[in-house]
Amino acid sequence: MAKITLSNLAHSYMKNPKNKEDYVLQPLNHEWDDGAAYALLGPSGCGKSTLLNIISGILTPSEGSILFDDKDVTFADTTNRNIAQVFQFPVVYDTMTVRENLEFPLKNRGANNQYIDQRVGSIARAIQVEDILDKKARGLSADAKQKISLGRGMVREDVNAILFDEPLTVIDPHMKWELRTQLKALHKELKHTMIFVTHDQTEALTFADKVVVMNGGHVLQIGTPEELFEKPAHTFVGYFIGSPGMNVFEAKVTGNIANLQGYEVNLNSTYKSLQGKIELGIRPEFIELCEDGEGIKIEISRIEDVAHHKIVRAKYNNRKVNIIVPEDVKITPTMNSIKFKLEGVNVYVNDWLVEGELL
Ligand SMILES: Nc1ncnc2c1ncn2[C@@H]1O[C@H](COP(=O)(O)OP(=O)(O)OP(=O)(O)O)[C@@H](O)[C@H]1O
Repeated sequence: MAKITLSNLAHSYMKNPKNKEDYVLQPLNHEWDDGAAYALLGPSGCGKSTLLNIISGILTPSEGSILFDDKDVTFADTTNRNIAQVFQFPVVYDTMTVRENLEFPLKNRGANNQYIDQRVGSIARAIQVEDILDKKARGLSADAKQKISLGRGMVREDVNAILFDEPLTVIDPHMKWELRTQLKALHKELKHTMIFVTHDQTEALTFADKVVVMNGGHVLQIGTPEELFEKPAHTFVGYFIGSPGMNVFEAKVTGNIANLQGYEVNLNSTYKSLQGKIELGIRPEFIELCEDGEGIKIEISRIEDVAHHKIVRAKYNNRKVNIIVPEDVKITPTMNSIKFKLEGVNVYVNDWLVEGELL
């Protein structure tokens, strides 16, 4: 297991990058804790796989360096970095049995038979392949083969890190939940440094201690699922995480008062003169539907009934607004206004969160 440090790291696939736009990874400086589980989350093309491949050694960064426990490994290959990897599609030996596939990484490192039996047994239990241990991998479903790839990735205890690149893509939806839970349990037990690439927020939020949210080659925030929910550092984070994501309203902020086209909202904090594009970010969970005249008037377009609440889709000032209403609240035709719960109102300047002074 290792602490991973990214120092002034940046990457361009061009030979002679000239400007910022030529880079798919913008300069990064981060230290990732030894033994923590991270998820790299972001939309397609934001640079997740590029970053993962730089950490694994498949790719050499155009700029900066990468350190494992303070040792510079920027130019070391994957084997010398001593990491395990699980890819999007299964990597298994078809002619070997499931057991032989799981034993392979341990035998390669010269582990003794007793340890191999014990370790393969516990991994087989975790990924639920005990009943097919003596079957050849050939002929197994893609789903089963991917479970074996996951098992092979996790069977060695002495790796510096385990890297997962969208490993649950081919897994059946029901099994996905099961495997995510198992991965989390294995992480708790073994405390490997794990990095898991995904574009699925549920996957990221259930698996990771910390989620690294990326967009357009930038790391916008590294935080616990709670931090990303309560204090999104950037409007994109607020919008990308949550279902539906955070609402954003243009506003003017003076002291502890926000003005939304004539409607005043008292804030929990006070802000010194803010310059630039000023917006309030409010998650749908922190907006209340209220009677006409009690708040900001909206136009309701649709009401959706989901598991334990309703989602009200509406418009305010030609912008979409989503509101989450508890299932026991009856929505009447006169409820056409909204109010904000103060603890859920964040202030953004040019898309970045600004903290005021608490009142
Ligand atoms: N070998 C390559 N040569 C040139 N450009 C590349 C190469 N690989 C990726 N890119 C570009 O780099 C950017 C980041 O790609 P990357 O695969 O890292 O993103 P990602 O977030 O992992 O996306 P996805 O979820 O679709 O895999 C994209 O614009 C992509 O087109």
